[in-house]
Amino acid sequence: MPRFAANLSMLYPELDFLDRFEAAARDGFAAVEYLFPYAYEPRELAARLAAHGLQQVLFNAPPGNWDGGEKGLACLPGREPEFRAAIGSALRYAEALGCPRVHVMAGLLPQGLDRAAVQPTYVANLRWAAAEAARQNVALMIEPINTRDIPGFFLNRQDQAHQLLAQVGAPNVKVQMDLYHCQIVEGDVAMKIRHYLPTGRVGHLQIAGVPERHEPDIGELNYAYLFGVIDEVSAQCGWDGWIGCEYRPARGALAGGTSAGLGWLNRPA
Ligand SMILES: O=C(O)C(=O)[C@H](O)CO
Ligand SMILES: [Mg+2]
Repeated sequence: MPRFAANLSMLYPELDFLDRFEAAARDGFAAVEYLFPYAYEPRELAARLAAHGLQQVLFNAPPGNWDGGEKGLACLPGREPEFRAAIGSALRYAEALGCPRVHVMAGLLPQGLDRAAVQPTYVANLRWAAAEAARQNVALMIEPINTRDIPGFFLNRQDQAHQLLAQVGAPNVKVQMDLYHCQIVEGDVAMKIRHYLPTGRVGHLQIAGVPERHEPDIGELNYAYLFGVIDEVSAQCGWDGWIGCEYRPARGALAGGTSAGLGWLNRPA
């Protein structure tokens, strides 16, 4: 089986955020990820990780005005100073938490502008951020997100993400391949895993059932099969990343919390 990280922004909604670390460790997770650490002091989060023997494997850079609907700053012309400050803040947390990956959300296409118009801003911002991150050995993730969950998001497809990586030209910028989004936008998920993992340009995977974004064993994707594909391809190409469990528990909510819905994780292959 691949290595799984608990996404503490989505899993364990029945607990306060800081109590989710202990719950994840108790359920056998060795690693966690979550959206944003910024509401907490880095030392408070580092203490939770240490207390429960967990690694932090991913979090997101500040995305702009999240409550106001913003979903990242990277593609927004005129917001470069804010983007740079956001990366600075993310890298300070990454250092304090020993986290090797930061997800840099692309952002929504500004009114009246198309992809081609904002692409130079996106590429220039990522080049600058990649050089900053490289100094402390951090990799930056870019994630294609489906257009139903986030209409107007700049980055939607795996091929688009890999073309942008080529333009950015920095080895520490990689794709966060979320199989939930990939299935909704593109499908053919197993073949995409076979194609993209061996390129060395996928830095992180994430999973959820499709279409409701519940447990991986609810919905149209056969994750038991896909985990076999990931294991097989990883053995061939040496991919050794983590898979973030980024779903809203449904089974657990009905019967005993998130832990009760983790049968898919503990099932022998
Ligand atoms: O929504 C996702 O799939 C993510 O991974 C982002 O970090 C948050 O939108
Ligand atoms: Mg995701």
